[in-house]
Amino acid sequence: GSLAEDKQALLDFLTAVPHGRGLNWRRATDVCSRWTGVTCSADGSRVIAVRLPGIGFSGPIPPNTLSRLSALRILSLRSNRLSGPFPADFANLTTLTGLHLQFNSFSGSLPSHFSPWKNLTALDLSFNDFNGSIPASVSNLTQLTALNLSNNSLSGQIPDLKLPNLLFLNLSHNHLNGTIPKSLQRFPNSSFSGNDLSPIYPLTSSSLPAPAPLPPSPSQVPRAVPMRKLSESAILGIAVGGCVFLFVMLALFLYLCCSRGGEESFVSGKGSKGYRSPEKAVTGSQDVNNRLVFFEGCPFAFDLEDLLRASAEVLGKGSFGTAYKAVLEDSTTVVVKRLKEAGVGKKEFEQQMEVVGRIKHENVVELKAYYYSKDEKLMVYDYYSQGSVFSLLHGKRGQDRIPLDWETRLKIALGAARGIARIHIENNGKLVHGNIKSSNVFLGNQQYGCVADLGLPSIINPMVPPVSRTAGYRAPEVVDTRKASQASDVYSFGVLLLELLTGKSPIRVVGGGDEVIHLVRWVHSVVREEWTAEVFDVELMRFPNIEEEMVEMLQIAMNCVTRMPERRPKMPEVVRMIEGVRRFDSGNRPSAEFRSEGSAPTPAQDAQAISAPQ
Ligand SMILES: Nc1ncnc2c1ncn2[C@@H]1O[C@H](COP(=O)(O)OP(=O)(O)OP(=O)(O)O)[C@@H](O)[C@H]1O
Repeated sequence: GSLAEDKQALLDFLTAVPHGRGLNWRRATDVCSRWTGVTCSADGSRVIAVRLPGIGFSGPIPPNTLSRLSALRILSLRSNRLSGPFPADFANLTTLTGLHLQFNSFSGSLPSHFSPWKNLTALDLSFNDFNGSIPASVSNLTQLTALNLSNNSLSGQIPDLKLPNLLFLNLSHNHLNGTIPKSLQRFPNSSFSGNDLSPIYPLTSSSLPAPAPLPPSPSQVPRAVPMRKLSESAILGIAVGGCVFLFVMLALFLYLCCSRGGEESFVSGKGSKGYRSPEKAVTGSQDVNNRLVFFEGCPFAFDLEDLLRASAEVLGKGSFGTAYKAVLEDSTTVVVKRLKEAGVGKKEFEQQMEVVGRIKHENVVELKAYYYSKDEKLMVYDYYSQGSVFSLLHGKRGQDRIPLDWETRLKIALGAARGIARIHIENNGKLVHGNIKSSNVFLGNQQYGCVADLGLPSIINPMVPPVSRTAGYRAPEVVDTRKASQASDVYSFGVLLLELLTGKSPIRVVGGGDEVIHLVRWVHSVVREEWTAEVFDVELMRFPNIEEEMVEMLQIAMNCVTRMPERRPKMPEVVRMIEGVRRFDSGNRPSAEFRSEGSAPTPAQDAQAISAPQ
């Protein structure tokens, strides 16, 4: 495949399909930069997304047109008048992550094999005329997070779908019968309404059968459990899986938000299929008091519903909640952090968010928006595609590994230091980050470090087990008092520097779990034994003439991890020291880049800083 071939495939599609609105697709213009609805890969070599909602396309999708876009990840043709069967040759689109064909007039059966779309996370075929049964092979879509088949004419039983990542399901308004399979009972009633499913009876304690000597086989047990009860117990079960539970709750909550407003359009939409503007397909439905609050200058325009429709992926579970990556249909990628129960009320929460949201600095990951309701607290950030410093340092092992060079590590350190120094100015010089660690530092502009996740410890009490990643960054006084301070931020930053220098995690468990090695103690012992060179990451050894700089950086790090908080340098001082590392440049590297205007330290200041007591 090539870009020229992709372009031709799109032109072939456009020529063959009647459409109401004109499209600015001309052979002479650049497909990546000029064509409406088309997105190319970062290197401009392939078309990766096509979004053409509400263009007025009608008739079937001609074979061998769109299916030639072999690098396509997102295809949205929602809200058109497309008809005919589900295009069989879409099986060639094996890289699809999102397929949105809702609000059209497709008919016939669903594809019998779903195995080609291994990466699919969102599938929306709602508001069409698909009939036949739901194939069990939907279970092959193991990455699926959102499945909407509502408002079709699907019949038969719902197969037992094993979709562990599914957080949004809508099968409502079809002709499905039988019972809801166990695997899907975690979803709310509304996911299944408007079908001919067997009624579900309420379960009261008196209706519980007396224990039988021989339990009947599962197939004999009537589903005599109300959805609400069921989902509660299902949720309880799932809670053990932690992550899945959070997912379901998010889905439930967001789904309820959506279905309140969505219900009307679903009812009226049933009879009048066909053209529908994309605006109508999206219904605003949140409680005015519980909106996403955007900060000034934020270019995003989406609501909770859009977040719900986005294909979401769990990035990880941290001490304050779970982070999701959400790709909205307009290809905006954001990170949604779903916080655990906040320890403060709405007002305090909002105040803290305002403080955090005010910080606009190139080395601080910007908080774009937040959401607060009784049951749900969300924070929205930009997505950093290169991953965190943690994953860059300790991620991919083996042959494909690209070691982080010294240049980049210096920039990460300097950027992060500047970001933290900026945070420490805020709130009359009292704001504390409270959670500095490598998984909260990202590569920003020109690879400088960018710190994320600030100010959370003051609103949520983190649970930090003594042997955990986070624990390795905690200053000794925080372990005792549990109170983070600017001085403890300096300590955590020092640990981050040691991590960059040694390539080692702050806490390592060795000897089959018997021995815990704390990075700070280990470095102390190695340095004490005068094996300093042994400290450094072997991956740095291939870069020439950097030992001097590394030793200097090690001194700065050791300063930061001084045991007594009051003896640690302040963040602006740390910034100056790191900027100073390049002052002793041997002349073979550009050094100006690391100077901030007018803040270069004097040699005396430097010497003092580096020889400060440990
Ligand atoms: N804005 C972002 N862009 C890209 N990845 C992110 C972003 N924010 C968080 N992540 C990644 O998501 C994962 C989970 O993040 P999260 O902040 O929830 O947990 P953590 O950093 O491991 O712990 P903590 O909650 O203590 O900060 C981490 O791997 C983190 O690097």
